Amino acid sequence: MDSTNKRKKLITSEIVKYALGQSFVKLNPMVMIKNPVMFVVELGTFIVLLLTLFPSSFGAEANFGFNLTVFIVLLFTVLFANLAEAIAEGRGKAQANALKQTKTDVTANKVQSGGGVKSVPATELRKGDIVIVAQGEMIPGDGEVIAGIATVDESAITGESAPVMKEAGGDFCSVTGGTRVVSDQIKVRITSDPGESFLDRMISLVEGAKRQKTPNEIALNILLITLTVIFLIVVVTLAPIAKYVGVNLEIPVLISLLVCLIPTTIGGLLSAIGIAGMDRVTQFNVLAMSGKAVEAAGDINTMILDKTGTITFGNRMASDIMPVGQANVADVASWAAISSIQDETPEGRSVMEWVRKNGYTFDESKARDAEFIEFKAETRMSGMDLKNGWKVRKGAIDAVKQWVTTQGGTIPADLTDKGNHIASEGGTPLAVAVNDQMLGLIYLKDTVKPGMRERFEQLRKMGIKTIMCTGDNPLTAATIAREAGVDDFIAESKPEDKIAVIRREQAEGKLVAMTGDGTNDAPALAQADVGLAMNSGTIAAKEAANMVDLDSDPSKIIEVVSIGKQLLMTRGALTTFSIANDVAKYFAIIPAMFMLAIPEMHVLNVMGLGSPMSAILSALIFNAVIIPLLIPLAMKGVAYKPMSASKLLSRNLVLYGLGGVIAPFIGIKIIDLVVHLWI
Ligand SMILES: Nc1ncnc2c1ncn2[C@@H]1O[C@H](COP(=O)(O)OP(=O)(O)OP(=O)(O)O)[C@@H](O)[C@H]1O
Ligand SMILES: [K+]
Ligand SMILES: [Mg+2]
Repeated sequence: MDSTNKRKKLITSEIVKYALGQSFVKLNPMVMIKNPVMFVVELGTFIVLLLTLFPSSFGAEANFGFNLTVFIVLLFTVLFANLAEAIAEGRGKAQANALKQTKTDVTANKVQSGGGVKSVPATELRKGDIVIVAQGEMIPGDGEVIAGIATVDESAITGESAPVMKEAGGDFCSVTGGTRVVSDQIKVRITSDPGESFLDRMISLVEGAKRQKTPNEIALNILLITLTVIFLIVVVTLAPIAKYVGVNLEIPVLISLLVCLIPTTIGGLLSAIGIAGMDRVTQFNVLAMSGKAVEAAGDINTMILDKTGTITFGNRMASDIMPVGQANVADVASWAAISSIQDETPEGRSVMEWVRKNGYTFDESKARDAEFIEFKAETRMSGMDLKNGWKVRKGAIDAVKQWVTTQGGTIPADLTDKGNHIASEGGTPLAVAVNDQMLGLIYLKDTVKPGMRERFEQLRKMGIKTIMCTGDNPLTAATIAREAGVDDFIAESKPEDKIAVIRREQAEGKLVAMTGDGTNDAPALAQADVGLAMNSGTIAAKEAANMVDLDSDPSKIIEVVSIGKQLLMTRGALTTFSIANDVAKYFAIIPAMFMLAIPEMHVLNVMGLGSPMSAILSALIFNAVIIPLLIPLAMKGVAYKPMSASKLLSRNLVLYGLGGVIAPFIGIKIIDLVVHLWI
């Protein structure tokens, strides 16, 4: 996939530079309070600082060196947590800056109500204004092409250098402000007011300006706060108990204990994990409107995919024309051509091409002043109503059959067999008819994209059911479904059927993902838990969806789901690791604290740490450095292999739970060996 090449280095020196500065900016308690676990650490840091500077004010005997060290380690704990978040934000900020540069001053050729054209700054354009954009000019705002056809360089937004075709009518009419017309000229109706454009939205998205905590994050945060409060109570009540048995616990020691016990690792990395997850989606050239959408992608049970263009390449090409009944090929070819003269769909264009290439002719004058019957997913036909009263249609066999029958025609006996033959090869048969006469069939060929079977196999391993929804006939659908390896398919489906499937699945408590690009996909995109719209698609589709794929590759939904799963797993793994870690630290610190007064506690010093002081400092240092050590993992996400949720859970519990218990024992021991030399 070409997007992998575009992926930039995870952490650059610029990002680190930005993040280092931000780590201090974020020390502001008003900012810190949003992260309650780290806020408690910051508060502790402040108290230890006071104790270091004014030891007498607390009436305690001071150990200046120890207190100062604790203060420094605590300060770094907070800074490291800030650093994690700032690094995760850094890439988005850099990308936002690059995007802002494309928002330079553009002038627009606005069509006046009188008909003339006037040059105005793009910032003055409002919804509904009409502009003309010629070759080499920048499109001044989001809009829809209402006249003309042009190729547009969208690289400023998509990073993709190959220009894309934009034309009036249909699913490829939407254009984005900040992109450039490279050939021809188009007339565009502006669809967004200043400040509300796609580019504006994109900037605020990658910048994370409107980032809100997702429901999952909020739930986890509540758990972390609860743990923090519990340990706060434990530590506060520990002092009098200790005093009772003759141990005098200093405040810096108690604060150290508290910080080691509360979930600082996950508390420090939590928001970085969320931001990095969204960023991974962005680097994949998919814009997620919210973190919630990315998380929902990780929990998807059912995926709805359409056939043409998602599972297959979608450039269905006429590859043969065959007559039925008494008709001959030349007849079918010429009427197929007449029905397609104005049909600008890939199918329609390919019919014209086939007829020309194979040397058949047709009487173009017949189509003069004819009324064009545009293809619609509802009718599944297209054609012409000629001036002489004749009607020509091409379309799905059952639709054309019905059309012919209602006009009193009969259906030639060989139609079904010939149609089935095409369908059983995975092709799409289009029937061609004039008035009450069924003439023949067009064989539209399409190919399943390579690697689909493997991808669906992966999805199955993740426990995701795939349903292919297609407007095509059941036999073609069955053939393609078998070839691609989807779990289920729905043939002859109209746009509203997609919504029905989504609702049915959701009623069973499942989360559903789907992709789409047309205006008629918009309701289904909005209904789905994850709706991925194509950037090439209509504005309605893009507004209804909660994700937009800038590369317009519908099969990318599969990767988006993987990224979502990875995000949820990373968060789960690091939470497990963090809490397991804290448990282990408990065994390092508690024996050390009591060892001085109660020599018998020595048997609990299983780690054989140098001295009580060095034990506490080592645990505290480990607690601090584990945060930056885990930043790369939080950013990259834990390695992910497709497997069932229960298998994953047990695997991760062993890996990160057990690892979380063992790591601090080793880490603290090593740090203690060094620290002990100093104390
Ligand atoms: N330009 C056209 N003119 C006439 N009939 C068409 C044209 N394009 C498609 N059809 C017929 O209409 C049917 C439905 O088309 P539609 O676009 O709704 O679904 P599809 O493209 O077959 O499937 P998918 O939903 O997977 O994209 C097609 O299977 C085909 O038989
Ligand atoms: K901790
Ligand atoms: Mg289609």
